[in-house]
Amino acid sequence: MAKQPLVVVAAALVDSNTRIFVQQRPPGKAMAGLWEFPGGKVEPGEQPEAALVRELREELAIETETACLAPATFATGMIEDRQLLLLLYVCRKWKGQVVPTEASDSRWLHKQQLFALDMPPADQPLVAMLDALL
Ligand SMILES: Nc1nc2c([nH]c(=O)n2[C@H]2C[C@H](O)[C@@H](COP(=O)(O)OP(=O)(O)OP(=O)(O)O)O2)c(=O)[nH]1
Repeated sequence: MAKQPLVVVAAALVDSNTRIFVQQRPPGKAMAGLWEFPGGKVEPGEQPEAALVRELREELAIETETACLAPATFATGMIEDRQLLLLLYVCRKWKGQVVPTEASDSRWLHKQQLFALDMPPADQPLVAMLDALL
């Protein structure tokens, strides 16, 4: 039987200067070295927004809430033999300083700068949509 799609949630954190946070996947993880939006896999039974609140806490040490996550766009792709459904939210409100805990590098970039980044294939349409949305 075909596997269920892998649902991944990610956030475009947007600061007061309309810069967007991106981070680099560390060695040892799939797609190491590529730049991504913070986020991760939705666990079984978990609501996507709750998963993203959890991932932002774990990866960036910030607190936000479901109401601060605006659904923005999505992308599909393949991760090995599994379909990927990547849900992107825009988040402009959170508590705390963004302190990456897992990434090997991180940057706050203007939306046009995202086009030059080496990102996973599924992220390319997300970047184009953010360019139009923000
Ligand atoms: N976080 C994130 N993942 C992305 C993006 N684009 C993209 O293709 N992915 C893929 C990479 C991974 O195969 C998957 C996310 O898995 P992950 O390994 O980051 O998730 P996780 O934090 O739950 O990690 P783990 O506990 O399984 O190690 O989605 C993106 O912009 N952000």
